[in-house]
Amino acid sequence: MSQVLLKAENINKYFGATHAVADLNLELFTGEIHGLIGENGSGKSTFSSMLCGIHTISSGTLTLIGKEIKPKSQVEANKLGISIIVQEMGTLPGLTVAENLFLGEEDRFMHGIVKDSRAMNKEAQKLLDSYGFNHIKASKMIDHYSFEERKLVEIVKATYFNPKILVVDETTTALSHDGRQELFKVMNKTREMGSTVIFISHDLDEVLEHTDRVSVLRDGVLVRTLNTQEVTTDDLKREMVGRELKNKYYRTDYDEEVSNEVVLSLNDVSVPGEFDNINLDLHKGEIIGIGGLSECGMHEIGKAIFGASYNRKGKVILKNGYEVNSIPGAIKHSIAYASKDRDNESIVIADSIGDNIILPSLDDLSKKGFLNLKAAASFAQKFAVQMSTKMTGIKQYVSELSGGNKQKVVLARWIGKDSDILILDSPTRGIDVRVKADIYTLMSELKKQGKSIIMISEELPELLGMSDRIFIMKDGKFNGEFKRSRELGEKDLIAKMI
Ligand SMILES: Nc1ncnc2c1ncn2[C@@H]1O[C@H](COP(=O)(O)OP(=O)(O)OP(=O)(O)O)[C@@H](O)[C@H]1O
Repeated sequence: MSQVLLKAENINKYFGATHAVADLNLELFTGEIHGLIGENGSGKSTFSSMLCGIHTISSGTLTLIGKEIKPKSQVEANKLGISIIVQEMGTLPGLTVAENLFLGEEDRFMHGIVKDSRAMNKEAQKLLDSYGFNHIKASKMIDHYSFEERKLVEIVKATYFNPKILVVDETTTALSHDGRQELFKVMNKTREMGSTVIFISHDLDEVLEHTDRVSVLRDGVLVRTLNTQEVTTDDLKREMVGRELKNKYYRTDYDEEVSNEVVLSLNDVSVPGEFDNINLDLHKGEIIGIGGLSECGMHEIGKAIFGASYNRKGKVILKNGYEVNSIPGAIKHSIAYASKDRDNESIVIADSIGDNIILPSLDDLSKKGFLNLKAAASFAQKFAVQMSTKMTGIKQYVSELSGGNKQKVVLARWIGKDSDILILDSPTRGIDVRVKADIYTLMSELKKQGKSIIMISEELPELLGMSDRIFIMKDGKFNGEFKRSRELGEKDLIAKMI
């Protein structure tokens, strides 16, 4: 018989005038995986951040196993048995993997004022190995590892002490197919131990598959809690949005010919240690999808094309013969790039929405070296609104936006720039169902206008649904190429990944 593990009563959170969570009441049971869903900016992260000591509560009461709690920091929340795997990067650069794992726990390894790093590394490695993450070395600097590997470290950090409540905030989209399976194993184990998992995801199929109950937030208000077994994804969408969603999702055309005109070529492009000798022609109006398992090298390809890899070999050539070797050169020649590591590589967090959107278009918005402020503001406003960014205004800082809304700012910037070639790494990561449909429609429109897109994605349905051609990478090489077809399925792609 399940018992109430956590009771949230009349919880409110204000950020200035923004009422991010409004009078929320919720009971979480022992041994359940509880889905938390809602559109971008509906308050999911804010609520879970209050549980985990990242934000304080404006008003209301949280009771954990009959005792009121008021965690004021993540370390304090951890001590109460509550942990979180955050949406963006949850590890600290400049520290080793072991130091990240035991942040706030250093006392365990101190002999007087001397830290026993060897003991710390040994214990950290033991933990990593027990999760099957042997390829991650405890003594190495965390900076050495990719976004996904750092997420795996976070999984260990958030669960090794068997928390009573584990929050998984939009983590699956940071992981590839194999990483996700590892995460689900950890979530199931947590449930089996009688703890509770709060699972936040925009992938409604995944929510249905892995949760026992689902709570739906709309504008900070908890509108329903449902038994997962009794609902469909359409029910969930309706609850989230408040009406029936009729937009089509992916492309429905299958037999259209793509132009022969090559707009960008990769000639024997390599980045040592990442991928080798990649050759690829991107055509006018073509959407190429690139997929693969973790560490297959696909994320580095995007960077390499955009001139952002340090030691790239080979050539990236545009149809006019221009060789792309630097980021300014790429932008000048109408190439756009959205990185998977959004906060570190795609946006300037400590700047406004407006400034972020106009950044690559400064030249176009300036006359004789002076920025036309009025034109810049209306430009930013236009594209922020086009992407349905939930904001108080374009002067709001990006750091105050929800994860999905940050992603909308990244896309707004490049849509505004009107680039001819778009390299989009995980473009719908953290984006809600409604805007996801809008992004796919936008990609189809860009294609019709003759723009070309390389979409790097962990999402197999997205690759299948949107690409004219799909390349699957394995161990730094293309291992399979597929032409768009109704018959093509996820199994075909997975077979080339493993
Ligand atoms: N530090 C902050 N300062 C000001 N406003 C904030 C801050 N953090 C969040 N907000 C606002 O609170 C609201 C809820 O945001 P929250 O991040 O909880 O949404 P979410 O449901 O997790 O969205 P997503 O699916 O995009 O991650 C949004 O309007 C957001 O802009």
